[in-house]
Amino acid sequence: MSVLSSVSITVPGTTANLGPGFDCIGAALTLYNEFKFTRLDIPPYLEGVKITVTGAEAERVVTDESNLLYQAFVKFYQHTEQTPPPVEIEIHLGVPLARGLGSSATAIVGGLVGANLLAGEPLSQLEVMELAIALEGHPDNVVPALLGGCRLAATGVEGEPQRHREHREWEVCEVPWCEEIVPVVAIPDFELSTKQARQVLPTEVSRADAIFNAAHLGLLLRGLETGKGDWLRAALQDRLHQPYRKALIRGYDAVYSAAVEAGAYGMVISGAGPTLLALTDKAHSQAVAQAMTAAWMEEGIKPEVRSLCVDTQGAQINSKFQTIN
Ligand SMILES: Nc1ncnc2c1ncn2[C@@H]1O[C@H](COP(=O)(O)OP(=O)(O)O)[C@@H](O)[C@H]1O
Ligand SMILES: N[C@@H](CCOP(=O)(O)O)C(=O)O
Repeated sequence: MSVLSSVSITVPGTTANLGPGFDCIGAALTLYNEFKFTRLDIPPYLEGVKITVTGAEAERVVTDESNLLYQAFVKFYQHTEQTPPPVEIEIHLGVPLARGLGSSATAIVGGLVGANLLAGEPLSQLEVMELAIALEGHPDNVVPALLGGCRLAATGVEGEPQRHREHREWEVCEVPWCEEIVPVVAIPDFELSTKQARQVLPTEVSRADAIFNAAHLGLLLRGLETGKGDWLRAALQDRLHQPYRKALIRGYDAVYSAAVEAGAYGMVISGAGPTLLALTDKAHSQAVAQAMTAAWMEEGIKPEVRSLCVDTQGAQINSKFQTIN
C-alpha cells in the first residue's frame, strides 16, 4: 500500500467584501503562500509538530501548536475522527500578515487541504470548503482561497431537510470578472487584525442601509461581469462595514481621493483592512498605483502598492511524494 509522505501546496491570498459584499463575496489574488507537509515517523517534539517559516515577516508567525495552519490541520483529523500524524510543516509567506489579504484564510485552507491529502482524501473539495468556512466564521476569503476566482457564498435554504442538500450548508457561485478590471492593492506598513476590525461593527443595521447594500451588491455583480464603469463607480459603495472601519486606517480619505482622481472606479477596504483596494481599468492602473503610493507617503505611511490579477486556480498541489509500505 502506498501512503502519501509529503505534499506541497500553494494557496492564494484574497480580497474580501469588495465594498458592499460584506462577509459574502471575495476574489483570489495572484499572491501566494506555500505550505509543505511531511509526515514524520517519530515525533521530533512532544507536540508532534515542527514548523519552520520563511518569507516576509516570518518571525511574526508562531511555530508551536497554536499556529493557525497546524490548528486547521488538527481540526481536520478531529472532524474525520482520526489521530493527526506527527508532521513537519514548512511555510513560505508571500501573503502579508494581518493586512486584509486573507493570510488567515490561506492558513486554514492550507491546513485542511494538506491534512486531507495526507489522510488519503476522505473529504471532497466541497466538504473541505464547508469545514474551512466553519473554522473562519465567514466564507468570503476561504472560498476563493480554496476554489480561485471571484466567488459569492450564501447559506442554503433555511430549514430545508438535510437529505435534500447532501449535507451542504452553503451555496457558492462564481462571479464573472471582466478581464479589463485591474485590482490595485495598497498594503500599508501596519497591521490590523480582523478580530479588531470586526469589533467596531454594529450588531444591528437600519433597513435603509440593508437595502443600500443589497442594491449595490447586485450592481457590483453586473459591473464586475461587464466592466461597465458607471455601474462599478456606484457599486463600490458600502454602508455595513467601511463607515465604521475607515477610522482605523490612517490616510483612508486621502488615498481614496487620490485613487479616484487618478482614474479608479472606486476604492474599498480589502477584507478587514488595512490594505486598500482600488478597481481600475488597464489604462489607468499605473497612475492609480502611483497616486495611492504618493497619498499614503504624505501621511507618513510607506505602502507596498501592486497591480494584481484575479487568481483562477485556488489551492494547488505543487508536488507529492509517496512511500510504499
Ligand atoms: N501562514 C500562516 N501560518 C500560520 N498562521 C498564520 C499564517 N498567516 C496568517 N496567520 C495567522 O492569522 C493572523 C492574521 O489573520 P487576520 O487578522 O484574519 O488577518 P488577515 O487579513 O491577514 O487574514 C496572523 O496574525 C497569524 O496568527
Ligand atoms: N468579511 C471579513 C473578511 C476578512 O478578510 P481578511 O482578509 O481581512 O481576513 C471581514 O470583513 O471581517
